[in-house]
Amino acid sequence: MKRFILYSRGRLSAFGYAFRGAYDLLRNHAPSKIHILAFIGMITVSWWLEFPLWKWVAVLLCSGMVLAAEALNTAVEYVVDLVSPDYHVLAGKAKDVAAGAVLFTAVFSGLIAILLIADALWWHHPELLY
Ligand SMILES: Nc1ncnc2c1ncn2[C@@H]1O[C@H](COP(=O)(O)OP(=O)(O)OP(=O)(O)O)[C@@H](O)[C@H]1O
Repeated sequence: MKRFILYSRGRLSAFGYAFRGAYDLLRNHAPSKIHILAFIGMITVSWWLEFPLWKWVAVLLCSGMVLAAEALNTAVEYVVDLVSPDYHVLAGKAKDVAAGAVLFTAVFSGLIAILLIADALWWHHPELLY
């Protein structure tokens, strides 16, 4: 029982650290604020165009993917700044590749958003097009 309580406490504090990281990301990193704005915009459009469940799932998956990529990119930036505060070609590459991961997820999520919205307008709300 004691072991279980100690284990649960450990898990709970791990959650606390994760929330602290998420707060740091949203508070101190401008790009993540843009992702949150895009997320709110997409949720509004999904609600307005009455997306079915599968489209909501796609929107939530893509949004989670972009935010997770941004979090990992920020973590890479922190570590690179810690271990290589001076210029180093590999430090630059590490940051560039991590930023590339965010770019990939954002571009593909944007394309998916266009497809979902175009489908909704074309097949379900053609009156909004004309
Ligand atoms: N220590 C370094 N050595 C070599 N190049 C670096 C180093 N630090 C940064 N760079 C280069 O400068 C670019 C910008 O770095 P910076 O730390 O400002 O990240 P950023 O992309 O502006 O971060 P943010 O997402 O917070 O806006 C990197 O992508 C990298 O090409």
